[in-house]
Amino acid sequence: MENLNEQLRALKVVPVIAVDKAEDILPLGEQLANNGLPVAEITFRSDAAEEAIRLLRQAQPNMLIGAGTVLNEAQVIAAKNAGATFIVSPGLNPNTVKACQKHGIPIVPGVNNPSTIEAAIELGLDTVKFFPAEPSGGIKMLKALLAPYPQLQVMPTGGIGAGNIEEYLAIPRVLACGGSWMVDKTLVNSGEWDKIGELVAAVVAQLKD
Ligand SMILES: O=C[C@H](O)COP(=O)(O)O
Ligand SMILES: CC(=O)C(=O)O
Repeated sequence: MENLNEQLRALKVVPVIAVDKAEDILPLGEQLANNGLPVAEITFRSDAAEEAIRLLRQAQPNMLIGAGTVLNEAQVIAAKNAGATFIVSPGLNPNTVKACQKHGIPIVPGVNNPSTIEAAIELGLDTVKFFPAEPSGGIKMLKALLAPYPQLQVMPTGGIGAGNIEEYLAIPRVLACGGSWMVDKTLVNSGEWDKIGELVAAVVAQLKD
């Protein structure tokens, strides 16, 4: 997990991707890699996720590839075998967390209240996703949630974009933010790869130290 956290901290933003056609991940992955953001969270919101992870791992062997919206052990196994190196889930499902621990793959589960944070800590986790970040109260809520748990590191996701990402990243225990704005599904489905490349380059330039 330390290694994953270091990579997330260096990358600062994790594109949350849903592809309906697995092969769409190839031009999309090229845009990410060529524009300075070698990371992808491919969500199991479509049946194409497993194959998309496999294709991207083959095409971009050095990219940090996570599987998102992972809801059960079968998806954990499928994601890991396809080449994902971390798992993300919208909520905290102890069965999914235990499956990740059994199969030796880090998980960043979603939490947005003290009870789920404590359940995550009890499961041995110190890195969670604050999801859905903006509808749950945004920066103010996140700061309040972090206060009692000094070991906690977070990846806020949900409602984050170019206008508010810097405010989140300014919080020391925010590793990176997840977001879909630079890999919007409508752009993916219409094959607007250059536009995606421009949005990726823009966020990389915005967050450059
Ligand atoms: O469900 C939400 C996505 O995972 C990321 O959120 P977003 O589309 O608001 O960036
Ligand atoms: C929201 C998110 O990142 C997930 O579905 O896993």
